[in-house]
Amino acid sequence: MPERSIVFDDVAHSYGDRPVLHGISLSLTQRRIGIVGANGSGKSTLARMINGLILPDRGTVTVNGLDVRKNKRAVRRDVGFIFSDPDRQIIMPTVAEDIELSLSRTVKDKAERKARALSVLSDFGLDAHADQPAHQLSGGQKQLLALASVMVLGPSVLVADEPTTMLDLRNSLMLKETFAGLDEQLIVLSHDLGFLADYDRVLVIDDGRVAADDEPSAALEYYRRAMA
Ligand SMILES: Nc1ncnc2c1ncn2[C@@H]1O[C@H](COP(=O)(O)OP(=O)(O)OP(=O)(O)O)[C@@H](O)[C@H]1O
Repeated sequence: MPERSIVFDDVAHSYGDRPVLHGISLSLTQRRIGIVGANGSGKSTLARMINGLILPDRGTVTVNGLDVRKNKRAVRRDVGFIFSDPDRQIIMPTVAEDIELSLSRTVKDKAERKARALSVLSDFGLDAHADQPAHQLSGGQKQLLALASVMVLGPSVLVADEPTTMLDLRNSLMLKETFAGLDEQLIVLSHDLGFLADYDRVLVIDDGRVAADDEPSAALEYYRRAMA
């Protein structure tokens, strides 16, 4: 088995009696993978299966050798997830406290939590804002904070569901650069095709199936044509 692998084996899912994924099989081993598709095509459902937020009705999802259904806790630790709206993820009043909360389960010592929080804030260029109320950050800074509070836990995979939706061009470019500097495996859902242009692989989802699976320029060209 490759060092890094997310494997979908004949995965199907329905909401009530409405099928949204139809027997998807995929082996995701590349470092940076983009997922595109029309609204409602099933991308978020697929992405949420990688950390067990949604379990398949049929088939299995395996992350680095662990079946998500059987190892939910371990997989949650290994797969960080960020949403398009960082306000959903930011809970604590100050920026540093938000990161410290993330660490509360794994780091028992308060002083160490604080030190680790400051260190990760510095990695993401937010150290000057440590004691500021989190709600005073800009949209881009909030997205970086959400990312920092996930990355501080040391996941080996990061899944981001439309992370640039709330961001202007400048913040979106900043996030792109930040993602480019991460060593972890990245799975990014985006309607911003430029964001995925230099990824290793792009999947096009259409009506719950993988319609194209290629290097970015070919996959995105397929997608543009399909949408035209
Ligand atoms: N919790 C839910 N209950 C019922 N139906 C749902 C639920 N979540 C999603 N759906 C439906 O399942 C289909 C796939 O949704 P999903 O969110 O996976 O699509 P998506 O490709 O991520 O869409 P978007 O680009 O709009 O975010 C949609 O038709 C959606 O309405």
